[in-house]
Amino acid sequence: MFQIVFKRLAGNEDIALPSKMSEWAAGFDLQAAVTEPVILAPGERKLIPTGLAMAMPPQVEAQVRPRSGLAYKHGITCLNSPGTIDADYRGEVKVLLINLGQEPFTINRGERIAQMVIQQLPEITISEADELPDTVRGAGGFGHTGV
Ligand SMILES: O=c1ccn([C@H]2C[C@H](O)[C@@H](COP(=O)(O)OP(=O)(O)OP(=O)(O)O)O2)c(=O)[nH]1
Ligand SMILES: [Mg+2]
Repeated sequence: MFQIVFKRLAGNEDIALPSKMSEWAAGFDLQAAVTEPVILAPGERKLIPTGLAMAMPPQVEAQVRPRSGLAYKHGITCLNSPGTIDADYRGEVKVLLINLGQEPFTINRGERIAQMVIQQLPEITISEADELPDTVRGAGGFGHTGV
């Protein structure tokens, strides 16, 4: 069990903490903390504030992922998907949205714009070697096994 602590930044007392919309949902939905409606023109990208900062243990990362409903209905997605929130980041969590649809899209305050999925990170050490262990695949990739 990991504890994640959120801080509502000044002026965002009305913004909900990230929350699951169903019992076993993987993602905690994030609300837009825009002070006034923001319009994303087709092809346009904007950094949308969430009004939240967070602290989590070093063994986890938070991923900011698109909501499929917004993507399907309006072409709205996260440009850097999945966004990475580092455990040592204490700034405002922001969501980089892009409009890949054909119509302008308006983001209103409190709208659920993305979801946050928490992932446990394996402990890693980095090293270097002249030779890597052989595998059957070897260097084959990018369609090597067929389409
Ligand atoms: O969707 C995102 C992605 C990142 N961040 C914040 C938290 C993260 O810890 C920090 C840096 O993100 P990242 O490592 O992806 O960006 P970078 O371009 O490598 O910036 P930096 O040099 O600050 O690490 O920006 C967000 O708020 N939302
Ligand atoms: Mg980085």
